[in-house]
Amino acid sequence: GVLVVAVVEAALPVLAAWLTKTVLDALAEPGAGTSAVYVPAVALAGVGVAASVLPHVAQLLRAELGRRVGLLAQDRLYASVNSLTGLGRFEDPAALDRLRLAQQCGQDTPPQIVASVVGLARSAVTLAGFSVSLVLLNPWLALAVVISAVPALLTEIRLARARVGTALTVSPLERRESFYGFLLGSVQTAKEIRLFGIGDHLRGKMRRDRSAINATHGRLDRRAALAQTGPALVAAATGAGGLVWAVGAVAGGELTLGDVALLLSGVAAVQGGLAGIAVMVAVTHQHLMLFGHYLEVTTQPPDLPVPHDPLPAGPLTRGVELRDVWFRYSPQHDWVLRGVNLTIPAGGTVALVGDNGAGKSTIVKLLCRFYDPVRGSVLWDGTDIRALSPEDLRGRLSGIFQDFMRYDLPAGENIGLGDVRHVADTARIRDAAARAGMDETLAALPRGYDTMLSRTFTEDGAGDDDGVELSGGQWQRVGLARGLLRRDADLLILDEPSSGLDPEAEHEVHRLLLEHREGRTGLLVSHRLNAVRGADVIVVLRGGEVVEQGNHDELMRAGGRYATLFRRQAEGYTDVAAVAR
Ligand SMILES: Nc1ncnc2c1ncn2[C@@H]1O[C@H](COP(=O)(O)OP(=O)(O)OP(=O)(O)O)[C@@H](O)[C@H]1O
Repeated sequence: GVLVVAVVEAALPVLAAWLTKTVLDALAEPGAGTSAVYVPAVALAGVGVAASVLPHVAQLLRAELGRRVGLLAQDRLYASVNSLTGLGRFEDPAALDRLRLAQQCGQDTPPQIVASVVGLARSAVTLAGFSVSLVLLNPWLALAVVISAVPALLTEIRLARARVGTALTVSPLERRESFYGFLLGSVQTAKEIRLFGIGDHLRGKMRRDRSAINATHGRLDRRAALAQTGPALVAAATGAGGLVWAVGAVAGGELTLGDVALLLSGVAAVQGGLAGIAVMVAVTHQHLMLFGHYLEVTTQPPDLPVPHDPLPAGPLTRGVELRDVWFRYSPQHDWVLRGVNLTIPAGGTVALVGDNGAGKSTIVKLLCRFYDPVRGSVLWDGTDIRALSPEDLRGRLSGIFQDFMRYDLPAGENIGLGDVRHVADTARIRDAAARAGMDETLAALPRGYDTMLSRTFTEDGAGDDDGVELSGGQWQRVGLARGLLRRDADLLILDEPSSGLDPEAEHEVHRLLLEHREGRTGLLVSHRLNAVRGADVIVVLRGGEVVEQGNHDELMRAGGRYATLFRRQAEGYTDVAAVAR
């Protein structure tokens, strides 16, 4: 539809110019009858009506096309982002810049390419019509007009390349600028920004980035203005030459007045058409180059190798093992894990303890296969998890991460996301919430489990503003409930599940977790050694190496790192008790 309307629209000016010439020549012809004037004049009026209606139809169709293509492009882009198995690409600045460009291109580029192609078709039709008219009036003039447009075409193509270069240069700056925008405008950051008074500091950084972006665009605009002046002068000189010739030709009786009208509109239209084609070819070229980034993201190879025919991850019967695992986040980083060996036996509970930065959360990430070990392997019942389907593997895991998500969604959905098959199963969700000690609190919210856990969004823009913000510990319980929803998980991973809880709640949660863990396999990461003393095996990690493992009594008897840390924590409580006495 867009293309058909564009072609018809493009033919109208040619038709109008010929009809104008016919009317003018009929008026200048002494013996011409009234019908010779009125028929083309009425046709001309019809063309005028069509010319005033068609742009609106074209606009309507183009907008609809833009919306549909935008939706499709965005959907494909995020389907491709979701298909990434690991986390590596989300930590790679170049990949994030490419994603940002792809987001922009996915929205803007397809409609713009369609618009350019349609514009090219329109210009081609207009140009063909007027070129024929010019050739009939003066073939040399027609040739001169065409040749005079070549410099403009070449300039525009050169500028298109420069524009793509500029887009690539400013993209990282724009990404950082949006980050500052997020910092300055979000509730999560508002407290610190006000307490430390760093708003203006961040605003200054944002301003610096925007100024650098503006300067880059400004340089390109100046270069474009300079480069475009020469070709414009050549085109103007050619047009002026044509006009001088036409005036002489009328005086010499070679051309009629109608011919001159046709010639003037013809030269302007051919020059405008050729310049338009030059710009559109260049713009299309530019958008296609940028669209390359969109295609690069949507057709990117998997970030972690997945076999063509992955093995199914069966129920855990023997256990999970890390065998001589070496890992670093990139070749530029230090080793985070150095030859780690540890086993989580099926049905048992293993606790990971150790200093900050010892590598505990990294082990959790490797177990979920967010990264692959650089050396060694992670085995699920003896099978390397690289041979398993990642979705299958993750379907058998559940738990809570140290940096668990707080979704701006209703309470029920916040928990339901733990097992999206049961996202609407209220009874199941309430059961998980109860096990995390949160059912009563959530049920008592203004809309119960339908209450938005957000002061930033309302549910589907419904306009209600009774959303609530939970306390840190309450959020942690919601996260825990999410992890407990997947009842049939073979391995429950709890990375600092109780760090934000009050002592009583912590005790209660650990009791609940022990209950839930019965007969299940669990990995518990915690700095609270009192909370892990009941684990079957406690693994002490230091500097990426396992330095001790055994149960609480064994480790205390051994008098090593664990015993030292445990006594230090216990002393803290004993001193307080002594003071109280
Ligand atoms: N995404 C990452 N990219 C680069 N380095 C990372 C990344 N994540 C963690 N590290 C580094 O790996 C090391 C181990 O981090 P990890 O989060 O596994 O420690 P942890 O034992 O869980 O610490 P904590 O007790 O503080 O939670 C740290 O030195 C950290 O800086």
